[in-house]
Amino acid sequence: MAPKSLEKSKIRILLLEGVHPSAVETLRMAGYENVEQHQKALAPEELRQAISDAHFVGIRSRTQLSEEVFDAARKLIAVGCFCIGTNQVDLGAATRRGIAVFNAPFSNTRSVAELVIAEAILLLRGVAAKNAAAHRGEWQKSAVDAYEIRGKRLGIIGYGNIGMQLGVIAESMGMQVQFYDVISKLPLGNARQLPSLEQLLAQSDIVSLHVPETRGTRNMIAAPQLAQMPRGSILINASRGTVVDIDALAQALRDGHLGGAGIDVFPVEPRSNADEFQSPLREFDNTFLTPHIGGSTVEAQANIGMEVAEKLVRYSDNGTTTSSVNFPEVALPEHEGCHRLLHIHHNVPGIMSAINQTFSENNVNVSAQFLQTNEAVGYVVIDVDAEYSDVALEKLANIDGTIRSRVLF
Ligand SMILES: NC(=O)C1=CN([C@@H]2O[C@H](COP(=O)(O)OP(=O)(O)OC[C@H]3O[C@@H](n4cnc5c(N)ncnc54)[C@H](O)[C@@H]3O)[C@@H](O)[C@H]2O)C=CC1
Ligand SMILES: O=C(O)CCC(=O)C(=O)O
Repeated sequence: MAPKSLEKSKIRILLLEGVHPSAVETLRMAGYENVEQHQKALAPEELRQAISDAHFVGIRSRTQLSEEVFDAARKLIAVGCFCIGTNQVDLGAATRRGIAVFNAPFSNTRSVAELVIAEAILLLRGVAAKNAAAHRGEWQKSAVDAYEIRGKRLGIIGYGNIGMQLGVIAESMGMQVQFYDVISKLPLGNARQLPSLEQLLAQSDIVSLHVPETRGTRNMIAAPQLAQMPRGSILINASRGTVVDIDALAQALRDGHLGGAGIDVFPVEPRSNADEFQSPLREFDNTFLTPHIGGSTVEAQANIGMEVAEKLVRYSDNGTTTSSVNFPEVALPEHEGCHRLLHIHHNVPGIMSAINQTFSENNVNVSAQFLQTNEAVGYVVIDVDAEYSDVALEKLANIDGTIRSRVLF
């Protein structure tokens, strides 16, 4: 027998890593009450257990959703990343299982940009080191190597949503902004795009990283790149820990080649606040080491909670996939008065004709059809009269190439 539309009370939602209460509120307002919350990331075995009967899961940057975890998540319909980065999710594994993944591409960008500006000012003034010394009882009143940010060159690597905002704020404070990006970008204000990473590194007083974690960004700042930066310059990384070779950075600080660093993300981060933070950078006074809090402000978290929960609700209620990171995007109207069939399939030739043939052979009256595809999957949504939905769903589920199908009442 084909599966039926799930009652909301039976839809189980698992929220991890202290997702903001605004998410729970948004879900409750939409009728989703069955929400289990955890304040931290779960250990692998606990995660597999907890996710095994969840229909939706909400995570932040710490929870790794690997192929093995998806294997355990038999009922999972969608993942909400309550953050920007989705590198912690095996997107291929999710797509192969017909699991849609959503994120919040904008809500915490301002928070990251503000942290970077604050660190740039304080590091150029030598405040990190002077503050650490004062805590030990040392009084380091001196203007040596203490600079204003006005007129200094800020080099932004990755001129996306965060990089652009950072550039605008920095320019309003009198900095000269330049950036390096793998694609050509429209510079805002007086910012300049430089043609190579080497040039950006060699010509910046402060370098700030705002790239995603990809194969191309892994260790993009290692010993050779650090050597290209001017003596006394500053490195800030609030992107992903894998982007900077942390041992090479420690060496550049030890040698006095860099004047300081602001590091918010690390190759290995503690799973919870109860675990010890270990890093070769702990010995350096002239660094800000922050516990991956670039996006952790009350404003950002409250907005992210609402934004991602709304995306999950829309997908669950009517199949809309707008701004999914792995699914074809379809913005769907309401489907009052009819049943809505959702069919996710491998994007191979012949499937749409098989679907249409099934409908005509079974005299199913279709009132609306929406189709969108990406390289991997096709997503077709078909509104039919209620009387046809059982038989149509069963037939759809049996079409070769089907990944999954469900019905919404
Ligand atoms: N520390 C924290 O709490 C937070 C960290 N992040 C991290 O910041 C990253 C950037 O965020 P957004 O600006 O919103 O992303 P975005 O996608 O808007 O911008 C990323 C930019 O990097 C560029 N890029 C990609 N690969 C590159 C390469 N190899 N070299 C140079 N440029 C490259 C892209 O073309 C794009 O312009 C996220 O992927 C996330 O990992 C985001 C939010 C909070
Ligand atoms: O706040 C978080 O947990 C992660 C923030 C982040 O790194 C992101 O949005 O990509």
